[in-house]
Amino acid sequence: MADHDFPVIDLSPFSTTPGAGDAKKKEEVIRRIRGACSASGLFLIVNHGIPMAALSDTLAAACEYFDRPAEEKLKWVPPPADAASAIPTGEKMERTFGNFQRTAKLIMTLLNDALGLPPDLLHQYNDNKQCDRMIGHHYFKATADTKKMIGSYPHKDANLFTLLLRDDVGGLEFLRNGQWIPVSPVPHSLVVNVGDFLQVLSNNEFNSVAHRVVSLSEKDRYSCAFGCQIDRDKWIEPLAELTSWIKMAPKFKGFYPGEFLHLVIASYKPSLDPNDTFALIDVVNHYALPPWTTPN
Ligand SMILES: O=C(O)CCC(=O)C(=O)O
Ligand SMILES: [Fe+2]
Repeated sequence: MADHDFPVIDLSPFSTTPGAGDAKKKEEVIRRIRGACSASGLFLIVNHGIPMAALSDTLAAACEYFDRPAEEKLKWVPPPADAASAIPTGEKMERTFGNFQRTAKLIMTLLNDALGLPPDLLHQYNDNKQCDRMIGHHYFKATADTKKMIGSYPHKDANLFTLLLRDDVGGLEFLRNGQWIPVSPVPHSLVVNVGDFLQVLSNNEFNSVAHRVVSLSEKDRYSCAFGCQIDRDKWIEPLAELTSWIKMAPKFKGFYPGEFLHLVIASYKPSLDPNDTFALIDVVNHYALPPWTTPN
């Protein structure tokens, strides 16, 4: 498959079908994931194990939910009923959650191996699957005014990584060398983007990617995001397996996720201007250590 400005990685070598992928193909996938996570922090996956029908069901459920009148939505979610993001409940959402969780488990294994960590270390570190959560269904209304940003303001995700399902409208962009690069839609794909906590655990080997959603067309846009999260009481710091002194000095001091999220909320500066990178929240920098120092 041709690469765009970001890799589109075929996970079929890891399919559970017997004989799906030989060791060489698996190694190649891991090599590409490592490259993507250390360069932009974002890649797309196809043949990720979620059936196509389930992907379209999920987007249809988003459409169905956002189409409802406000009074009906309030039966499903807390106010405000006109929010651009929501986490509706129900059978379809539970199926979606289960599907995302299975794929997230595979991604975690691949990220572990891409970092060269001992087998299963990330799973052992983050074994509480109850922390995983739907970030939500997003609905960005159509607008012909492309100067007006109606999607998500520039941000990074405060988690390990995000799995994102989008429709074919486009509008997602990520920041590379000061430039916003569009992540054009690829049928049946999911976006995987590295979050802040993985950047810290990986001691900057992997990059938490800044992204935003801008309005590009006159078509309504739907997406659905799942966050691989960490226990609130888990101490986050560069993994000792990567920082034992022979290897590399820690580049961040440690913190609890709750404290980090508090800072994210405190520094939140919503902006409607798509070019307004000042609104970008970069809390990770707050924990960065100057080169060659050790944490207290
Ligand atoms: O809808 C999108 O494309 C992006 C959503 C997003 O960035 C998020 O949920 O964190
Ligand atoms: Fe995001």
